[in-house]
Amino acid sequence: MTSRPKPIITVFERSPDEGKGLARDMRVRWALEEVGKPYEARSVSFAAMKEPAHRALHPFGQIPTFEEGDLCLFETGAIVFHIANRHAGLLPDEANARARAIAWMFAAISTIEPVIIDREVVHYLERDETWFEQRLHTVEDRIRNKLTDLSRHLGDADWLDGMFSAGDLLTADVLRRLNGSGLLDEHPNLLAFVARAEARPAFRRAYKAQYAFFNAAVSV
Ligand SMILES: N[C@@H](CCC(=O)N[C@@H](CSCc1ccc([N+](=O)[O-])cc1)C(=O)NCC(=O)O)C(=O)O
Repeated sequence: MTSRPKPIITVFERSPDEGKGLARDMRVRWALEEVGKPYEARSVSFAAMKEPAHRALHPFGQIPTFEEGDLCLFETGAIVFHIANRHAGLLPDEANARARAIAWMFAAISTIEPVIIDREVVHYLERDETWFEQRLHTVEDRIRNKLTDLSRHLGDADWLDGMFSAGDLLTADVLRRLNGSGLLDEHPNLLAFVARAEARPAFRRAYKAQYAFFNAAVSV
């Protein structure tokens, strides 16, 4: 039986996150490690991302992309779903539990991530505006609302809905972006959820791989 080719993901040539695993290739690396699927990473410079060759893979000129044989995907939610749908370990087999885990994938990237990205936009692009403080306060209140709802749902459970799933993976990866903001500290159970996720061997392997990739890039 011919083995399937290793997937190839595209990553920042030199990630601005200084190897902290905040760029979105991290969630794809993590998913591949959770299902035990070896992969290759190909670096793309900021300039090359916007060239036709890369836009043929990613219409918006971004990373990551995911190539496997004659399949090419962009959009990390879709990539993680593809991995979880093709390999055991990230979605339950039971139909209703599987559907609920997929719902949490959508919640992570459609309900929780946008308000967290808004905060980053305020911090990185609007800091010099006269209305910066007020806007930051408004955006952080919106994040607090989502975290309060998420914390109430999680309660004292380990994961969002029974077994660890791709829904937990994406939710934890989104919440990691709040590290250092103080916003997660208001919910000890969410802090523990992220720490539990980051303690997973698959996360550690993914983090180590992206960190090594960054270090190799800055060492040349
Ligand atoms: N919705 C898309 C979003 C993809 C995306 O935002 N890609 C970013 C990298 S991950 C976002 C990101 C970037 C940097 C940090 N950081 O901490 O430095 C964290 C996250 C990108 O290619 N940016 C370059 C560009 O748009 O020209 C998906 O989930 O795949």
